[in-house]
Amino acid sequence: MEVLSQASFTGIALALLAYTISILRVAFHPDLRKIPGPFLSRFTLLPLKYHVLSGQRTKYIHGLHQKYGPYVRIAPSEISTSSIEAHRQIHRIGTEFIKAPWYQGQTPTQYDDNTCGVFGLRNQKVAAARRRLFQQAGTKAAVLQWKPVVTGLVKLAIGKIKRDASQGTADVAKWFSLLTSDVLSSLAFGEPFRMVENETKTQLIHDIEQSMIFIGVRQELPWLWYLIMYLPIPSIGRPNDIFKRFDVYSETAVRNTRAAKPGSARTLFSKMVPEDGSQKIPDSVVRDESSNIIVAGSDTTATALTYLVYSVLKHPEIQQKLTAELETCSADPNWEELEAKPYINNVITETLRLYAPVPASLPRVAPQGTVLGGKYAIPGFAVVDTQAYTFHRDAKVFPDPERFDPDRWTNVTTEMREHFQTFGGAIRTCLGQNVARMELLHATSLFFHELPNARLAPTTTDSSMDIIDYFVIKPKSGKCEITLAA
Ligand code: HEM
Repeated sequence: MEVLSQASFTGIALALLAYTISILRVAFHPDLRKIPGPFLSRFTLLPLKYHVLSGQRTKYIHGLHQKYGPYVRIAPSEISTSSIEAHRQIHRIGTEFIKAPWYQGQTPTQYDDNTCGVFGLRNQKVAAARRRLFQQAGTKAAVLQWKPVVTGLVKLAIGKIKRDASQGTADVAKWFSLLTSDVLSSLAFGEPFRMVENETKTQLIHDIEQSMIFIGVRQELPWLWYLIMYLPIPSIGRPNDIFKRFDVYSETAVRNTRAAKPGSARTLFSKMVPEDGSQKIPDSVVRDESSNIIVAGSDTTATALTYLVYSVLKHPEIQQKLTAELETCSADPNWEELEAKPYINNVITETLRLYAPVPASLPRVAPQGTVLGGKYAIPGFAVVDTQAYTFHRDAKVFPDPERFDPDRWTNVTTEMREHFQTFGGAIRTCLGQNVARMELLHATSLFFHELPNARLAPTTTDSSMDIIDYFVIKPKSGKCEITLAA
């Protein structure tokens, strides 16, 4: 017995020693130790994790850049950079940096290498092939086919906002969330879920929201994930039940994509499930893409619209200028007409700068032998982050960066264009930009056309609208209430 306990003690001591050595080897890695940052972050990712869990990761890292400069060690083997040269190197077409393993954990259903939706794909060749199938559905010409769907839903949502506001207050965050989920379900599943019409979220949206919480837990607190996964906790529900429901919903995407008439807009996945039957992508992947796309495209666009309305209503002179420009539009303006109006476009771009819906680090693994920005050698296991939040607040490029100033986009410089990182880096840039742009233009123009006398409700303050970020940002209060001036 005594021999056994002595052996166990020795085993534990050796394991602890090996663990300590591995931590110290990374902490004092000859390349990583040269990168400035908080002393504690050399040994542990706890400070970073604390800020991730409290929805403050982006602001925390921004603060570190202000203190330590353009290269900061934010965790033992994770570096953030705000250098535009380094950004170019990481995200350029042909880069050897690949998405970090974190991405595969982000996909709600499948997370095996190469079997998940495009967002989680790490293999650059597989991702490029999948992106080509999406890109054809995401071109401006292709997206224009959905204009009747988008404008129909926009009219319905703005009508309901007007009704609520005239009776007291309207929560635009709620309505924009229902609107963008309806748009995305039409594009992904081939049919709207009628959330604006029924004024409530469907089970699918509840499931997606809950799955995002599960995903966060799986990434950040794996032990809690196992508890949720294997212990029946009635108030939380079982992830597997949700994931099984995803399979049923996404069957609809595949079915409607196949069933649509030849030549019609069908769904975003038309190129994955071609009419001639030469399908290269298995149904299981199309199913995964369809639920992923709702996550990627709805909250992001809803957040942008919410902060746009908030920012404009906060500045009466901007509201006046925007309303005056919209008065010069035809009764039912199309995309071309709206794109030709400078001020509405400047307002949208400025919102996407100051309130980038995805302001966060886009983690990439560095290839062996990397010298970042010609300055720091980076070992092949290290993760390198770049965050739009910090690029968008570079005072040399955007003077007085915290000020909402649409006019700064009247004369766009190359530097401004390069620092504007709302839709991510070149090689894995957002595939839904045209869809987002169409929604933003139509919803903004109709909102300010129909509600020129809209005002922020007293409940909507700088504090209630302060951002929290869990990859996509949201107002701290979850709401943005408006009312109408007498
Ligand atoms: C204002 C709205 C939007 C913003 C700010 C936004 C932002 C982004 C960003 C920053 C990325 C890059 C992520 C990374 O590299 O880690 C991304 C990727 C992506 N977005 Fe968007 N997005 C928006 C709307 C949409 C919409 C409407 C769709 C779908 C119709 C969509 C589909 C995607 C997809 C599929 C990817 C993955 C691309 C890849 O990994 O190769 N997004 N988006």
